[in-house]
Amino acid sequence: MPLPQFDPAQYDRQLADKVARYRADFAALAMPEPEVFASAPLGYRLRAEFRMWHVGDRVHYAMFDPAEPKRPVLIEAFAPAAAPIARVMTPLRERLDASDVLRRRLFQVEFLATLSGELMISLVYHRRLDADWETAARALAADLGAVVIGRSRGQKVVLERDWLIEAFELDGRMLRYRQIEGSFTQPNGGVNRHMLSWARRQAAGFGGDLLELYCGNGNFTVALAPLFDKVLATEMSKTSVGAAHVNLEANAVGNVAMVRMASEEISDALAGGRDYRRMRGIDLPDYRFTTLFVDPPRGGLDAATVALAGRFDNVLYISCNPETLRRDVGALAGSHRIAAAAAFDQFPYTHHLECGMWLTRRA
Ligand SMILES: C[S@@+](CC[C@H](N)C(=O)[O-])C[C@H]1O[C@@H](n2cnc3c(N)ncnc32)[C@H](O)[C@@H]1O
Repeated sequence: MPLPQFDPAQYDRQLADKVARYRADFAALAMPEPEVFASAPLGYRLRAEFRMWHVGDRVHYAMFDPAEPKRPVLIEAFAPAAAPIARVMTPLRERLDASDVLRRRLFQVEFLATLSGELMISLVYHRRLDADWETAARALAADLGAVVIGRSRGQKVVLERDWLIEAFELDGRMLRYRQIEGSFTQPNGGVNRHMLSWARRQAAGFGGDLLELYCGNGNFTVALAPLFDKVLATEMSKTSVGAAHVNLEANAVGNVAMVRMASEEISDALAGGRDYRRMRGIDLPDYRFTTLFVDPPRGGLDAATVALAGRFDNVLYISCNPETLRRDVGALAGSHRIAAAAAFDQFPYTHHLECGMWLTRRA
């Protein structure tokens, strides 16, 4: 797959092609017409990472075409990058060119930005970082107005903090999220807002209690919790669970219990399997679950979680991989039909499409 071309003139046609493929892939499962949510055609990516390519005393941002993995494609700017990233790409490179201590054995640069305008720059090295690096990095952070992190093998240097605060309005509420370096965050902030809003619209009439798996830093949890009596939210990553606790409190959400568990484990616990120490304090019989919300990684749901989903009246499924979505929805087709579908263009100019589905129990 060659490097994507970011040509806004092609955007509408490319999205229409992806949606046509989505319709065709799910025709056999009687998918209703999907609602389509386009991305901003440029400046949409809140995350970007580049290899750094050294030529003499200068360093360049580099990308690699998988067809020619040894030949760097040197770039000056990156059109998909959100404004806080675009703003610093050139000044950062100039600062690196001017500073041997910041440039030496620099291997990679990772940017994380927010819709609220914050920016984190992680500089990844093939050498140990010392006090001189720290002094130079502090000056860099102050000059660029960014949070700077230094990493090398077995070392992480945090100068000020290793998180950002995302904040945006959703359906009349101002939501705030701590986003921690290295943990999952949605890459396309504008499209993420569409996903949250769509999920809220589907869930508006469900009532009862919600079980959420793969909740990450609480992105959907915070948005959906006010629509339910109680929420049990689970996630495997310790860092994300830590962020989710902060985010529930920051948004004054008081009806969510969080458990750090893999989906396979929570599915086993709910099927009456073994006793999990991390579930102590959770009174499972007290929940009246009407709804399961899942947002799994590309591999989709494991077999135990598909079996669990079969017991819910409503399943809201956000997927970054239509293939595994089709497999899982197909496995549930005997008990559930697709009541609503959505296409969210998180990844413009690629063949990837994020999908949303509401599955409801057949009468
Ligand atoms: C696509 S992300 C979605 C996160 C979150 N819903 C959001 O919108 O930011 C998938 C999440 O699943 C978590 N995860 C991956 N495998 C898991 C598993 N087997 N059990 C539970 N969580 C898992 C990852 O740590 C990640 O946070």
